Amino acid sequence: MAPEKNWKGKICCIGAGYVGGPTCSVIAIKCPDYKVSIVDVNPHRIAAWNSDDLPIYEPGLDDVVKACRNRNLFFTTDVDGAIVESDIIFVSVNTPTKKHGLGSGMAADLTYIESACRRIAQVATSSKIVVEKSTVPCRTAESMRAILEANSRNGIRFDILSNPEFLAEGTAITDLFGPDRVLIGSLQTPEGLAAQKALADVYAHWVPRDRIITMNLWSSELSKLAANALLAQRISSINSLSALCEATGADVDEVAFAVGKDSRIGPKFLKASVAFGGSCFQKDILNLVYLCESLHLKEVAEYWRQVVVINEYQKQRFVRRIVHALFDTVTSKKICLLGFAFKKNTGDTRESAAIGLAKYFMDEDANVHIYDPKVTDEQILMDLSEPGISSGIEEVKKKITIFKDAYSAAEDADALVICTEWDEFKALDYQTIYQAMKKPAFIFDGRLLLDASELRKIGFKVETIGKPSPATRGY
Ligand SMILES: NC(=O)c1ccc[n+]([C@@H]2O[C@H](COP(=O)([O-])OP(=O)(O)OC[C@H]3O[C@@H](n4cnc5c(N)ncnc54)[C@H](O)[C@@H]3O)[C@@H](O)[C@H]2O)c1
Ligand SMILES: O=c1ccn([C@@H]2O[C@H](COP(=O)(O)OP(=O)(O)O[C@H]3O[C@H](CO)[C@@H](O)[C@H](O)[C@H]3O)[C@@H](O)[C@H]2O)c(=O)[nH]1
Repeated sequence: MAPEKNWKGKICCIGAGYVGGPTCSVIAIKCPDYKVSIVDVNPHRIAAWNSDDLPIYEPGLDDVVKACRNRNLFFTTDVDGAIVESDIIFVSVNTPTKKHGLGSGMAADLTYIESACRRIAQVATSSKIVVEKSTVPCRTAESMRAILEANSRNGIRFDILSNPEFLAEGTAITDLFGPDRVLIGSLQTPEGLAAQKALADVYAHWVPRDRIITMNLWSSELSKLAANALLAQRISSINSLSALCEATGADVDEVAFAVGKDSRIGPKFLKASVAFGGSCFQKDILNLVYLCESLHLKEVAEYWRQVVVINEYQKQRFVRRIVHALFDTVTSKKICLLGFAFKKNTGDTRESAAIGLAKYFMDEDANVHIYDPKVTDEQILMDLSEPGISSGIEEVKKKITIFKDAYSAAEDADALVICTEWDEFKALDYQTIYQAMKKPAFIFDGRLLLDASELRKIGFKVETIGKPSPATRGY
C-alpha cells in the first residue's frame, strides 16, 4: 500500500445529506491539502455518492465530486475510522421536527445529534474540534459538550463550534463557492478562540476573511434560526398581500417590484407563491416558536407562529380558488400538477406545496396527473402514501398517474396546476397542450411563472396567485 499523503489536516463530516455532501465536497475541492471523509450510517446513500448517480440533484455538484473523489474526498460508512483520524468533525445530521413526545410537532428532534456525539466520544483517541453544522435550537452546543465530556477517555478535549449552513437547495454549489458570510461561533475562551481560528483557516482557502464572521456560540446558533425566520416571514408577508391583491385588483408582482425598489426593503424573496416548502423553513420556525414558548415568551412565539399559519392559509386559498373555478367540483376530473419538487433545480420534495395539493385532490376523488423533471416516481409515491396524506399506496396508485413529460401529463386534463417554477414549464408549447385538454381548459399558476395574457389568447382560462381573476376587478 502506498504511504499516506502528508495532509495538512483531516476533516470528517458525519451525515452525507443535502448539507454534508455538498458542503464538504466544496471544502475538499477548495482545500486539496486536507483529507475530507464524508460518512453516513446509510450504506445506500454512501454507495450513491461513490457512483455516477449521486443521491441528490444539485447543479454543479457532479463536477465538484468528480474532481476530488478518491483524491482528497472520500465517502464511507466507516464512521469510527473517520472520527479517529480527523482533527475537525462536522456534525451534519438531520434535525427533523419531533413526531411524538414532549414538543411533538414543534421541537427539533435531536436524537441524531446525540447519537453522533456519543459515537465521537466513544471512539475518539485524540482531541477534536466538533462543529455543529446542523440547524439546532439555541444552546444545543451545551448539551453536545455534556455528552462528549461524560463519555470520553481521560485527557481528550472537545472544542465545540457552531457553524450553521446557509446554502439554499438548487443553488448550493454557487452559494458554497461564494457565501454571503460564513458564521463561526465559539466559547470566548483561549481554547474556543483557537478552535474558531482553525476552522476559519479552512474556509479562508476561498472565502475572503471579512466574510468569515466570528461570535459567541449562542449568537451563532440563534442567527441561523433568525435568518430562516426572517426569510420565511418575507414570503408569508408577500403571500398575505397576494390575497389582498386578488381581492382588490392589484397585481402582486407589481406591488413586490414597487416595494422592492426601496433599498431598505430590497427585491429578493418577495416572489408570491402557492406556499414556501423545503425541509427547513417550517421546521426551523416551529423550533424557534417552541424555544420561545419554553422560555415563556408567549407573544414572541405567537408572532413567529403566524408565518407558518399564513403559509398554510395560502395553500388552502389556492385550492379553494381552483375548486371554485372548476365549477365547485373536482371529483373525477383530471388535474395535472406540473412540478412536485419544493422549488426548481432540486429533486427534493420535503414539505413541497405539491404534496398538500395532491392530498386535497385525492380526497376529492380527482384523477391526479403528475410530472416533475427531477423527482423520481418512487419519491412521489412514497410522499403521497404517508399517513395523513392518503390511506396508503393502494389509494395513491388508484388516484395518481406519474408521467415522463408535461405533454402526456396534460393530455385530456381539465386543469394544469403549476406547483414548481421549473424553467422548462415556461418553454412548453401551450397551443399543443390546449388542443389536447378538455374545454374549458384551465391553468392555475401557483408560481406566477407564465404569461397569462398570451395563454388567454390561446383560449385558456388562467388564474394566477396574487392576480385577480378576469371576473373580478382589474380587467
Ligand atoms: N437541506 C438544506 O438545504 C439545509 C440547509 C442548511 C441547513 N440544513 C440543516 O442541516 C442539517 C442536515 O440537513 P440535510 O438536509 O443534509 O439532512 P439529510 O436528511 O439529507 O442528511 C442527514 C444524513 O445524516 C445521516 N445520519 C443521521 N444520523 C447519523 C449518525 N449518527 N451517523 C452518521 N450519519 C447519520 C442520515 O443517514 C442522513 O443521510 C439539518 O439540521 C438541516 O436543518 C439543511
Ligand atoms: O421569493 C420567494 C423565495 C422562495 N420561495 C419558496 O420558499 C421555499 C424555500 O426556498 P429557498 O429558501 O430558496 O430554499 P431552501 O433550500 O429551503 O433554503 C432555505 O433554507 C435553508 C435551510 O436552512 C437555508 O440554508 C437557506 O439559506 C434558506 O434560503 C421554496 O419553496 C421556494 O419556492 C417563495 O415562495 N418566494
